[in-house]
Amino acid sequence: MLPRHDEPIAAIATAPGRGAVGIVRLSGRGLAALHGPLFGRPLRPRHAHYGPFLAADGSALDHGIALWFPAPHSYTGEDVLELQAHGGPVLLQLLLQRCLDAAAETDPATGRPRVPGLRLAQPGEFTERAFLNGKLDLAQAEAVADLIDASTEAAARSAARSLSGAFSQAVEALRDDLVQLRMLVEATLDFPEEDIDFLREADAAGQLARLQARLDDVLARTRQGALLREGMHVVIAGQPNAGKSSLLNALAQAEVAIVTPIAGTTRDVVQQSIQIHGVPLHVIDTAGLRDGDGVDEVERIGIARAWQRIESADAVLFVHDLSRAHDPHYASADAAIRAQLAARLAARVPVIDVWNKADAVGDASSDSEGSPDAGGHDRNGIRLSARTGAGLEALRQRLLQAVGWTGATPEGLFSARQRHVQALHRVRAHLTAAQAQLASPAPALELLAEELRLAHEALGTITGAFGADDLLGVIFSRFCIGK
Ligand SMILES: Nc1nc2c(c(=O)[nH]1)N(C=O)[C@@H](CNc1ccc(C(=O)N[C@@H](CCC(=O)O)C(=O)O)cc1)CN2
Ligand SMILES: Nc1nc2c(ncn2[C@@H]2O[C@H](COP(=O)(O)OP(=O)(O)OP(=O)(O)O)[C@@H](O)[C@H]2O)c(=O)[nH]1
Ligand SMILES: [K+]
Ligand SMILES: [Mg+2]
Repeated sequence: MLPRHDEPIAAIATAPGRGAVGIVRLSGRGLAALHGPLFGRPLRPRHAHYGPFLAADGSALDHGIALWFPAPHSYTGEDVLELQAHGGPVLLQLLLQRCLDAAAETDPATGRPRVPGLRLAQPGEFTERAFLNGKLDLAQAEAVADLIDASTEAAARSAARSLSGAFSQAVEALRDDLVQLRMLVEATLDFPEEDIDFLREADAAGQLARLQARLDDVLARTRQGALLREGMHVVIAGQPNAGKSSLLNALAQAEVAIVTPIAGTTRDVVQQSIQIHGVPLHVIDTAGLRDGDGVDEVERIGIARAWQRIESADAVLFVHDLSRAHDPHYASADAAIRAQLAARLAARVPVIDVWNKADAVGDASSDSEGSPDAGGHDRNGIRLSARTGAGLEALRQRLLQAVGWTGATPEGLFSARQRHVQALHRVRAHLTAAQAQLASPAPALELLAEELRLAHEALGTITGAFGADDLLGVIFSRFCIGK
């Protein structure tokens, strides 16, 4: 059964384990009834009170600071009561239990429990209430979790910006423009004497084009925000002994994968998460791609796994051994892999050619000399040495560029999720359909209006203006308890 939103809740709000200070937090209606039993006195709203936290027999469980935020001026919008105690796990459990007991005690004045129904909170339930009571929108509530989970400074800074509403404001500005346009089109529908000329005069097409351009800008920044949070998957692929594992180790600055001169060393997929200038990347080393004799069953399975990873990559590093690149057999095997990559990868997935072992071919450093591929891939290729590290920084920059990282300062950024990127893509598709209607010689105004309505609805799922309860369940269940 779904938890009820009208029941008062309680949880330890601080991280599990020992700490200097630990907090028990309660939210709900009528929590003032606990002041007497827990503190022996009423609390003033929004003031820090130092004193004993009382057990049932009147002894002190601890001395700490109590805070009282009466509704609606609190984090959740309900009454919020906080006990800031010493941060011992046993003590905090005792205090939590004491709150539950005090709530269940019969109030002599009313003959009813002091706070009926007080129970332990589910994960994310405090923040869910903040959302339900309009203190935060859905994108801000998600930013709370992202701020807590942030693993890099850039991720934390951008989540804090989303929490303060930077992302929501960008979405709302789009929504305002969209509402303007919808009003125009709906007016045309409602008043039959207004017709398509009316829309032309109001430059509906121009408005739509400008909206589309602003949407693309928000989409690009949202994609970056999602990237910051989730990291992208970069798969290293290529023939055996090209130096794939050496490249993983060089990027990770650790001996993560086994490197030997034996072709077919790597069989299982090896994954390592790294950061490039604060951007998280998941780099995946795979078995060398080859077929024919000498490939045993283990290696064959490794190669099958390599292709699986390649097919779900956000970007591929196609590694070549420069010292063998002029060998026709080697070049034709590379060409076969290139054809396979083209067939198996979506067009938007970048393939970056990495010409490795530059140290082994002397200083034939002009690109035409050193990068023998004539297929037009050289310009975007990177020449480097996994052994010496030369060229590695250029690869890092190239990777950031490939994932759409414009190097914007965290000030211009907000955090976001794939869910938001997908919603904006749906908005975009509906706007494109609307544009097609408007551009046609005989536009169907009902269809135009419907596409704009659907765009509006898709936009609304980001901040939670439109949305289903099951979406809320998915989002809030991933929070920690007490948040
Ligand atoms: N002790 C403590 N620290 C905490 C929290 C908390 O719940 N308790 N927070 C929990 O995540 C964060 C702070 N978030 C908060 C957000 C709003 C309000 C609040 O009282 N809002 C009122 C009044 C606003 C005002 O005075 O400007 C409101 O919105 O009406 C409190 C904390 C981080 N630090
Ligand atoms: N000179 C030179 N040798 C390198 C470089 N990178 C890798 N090697 C050597 O090339 C050989 C193969 O390197 P690995 O990293 O194991 O190659 P791999 O592509 O992972 O090979 P498999 O896992 O077998 O497919 C090893 O002997 C490495 O020391 C480089 O930049 N310069
Ligand atoms: K090897
Ligand atoms: Mg390897």
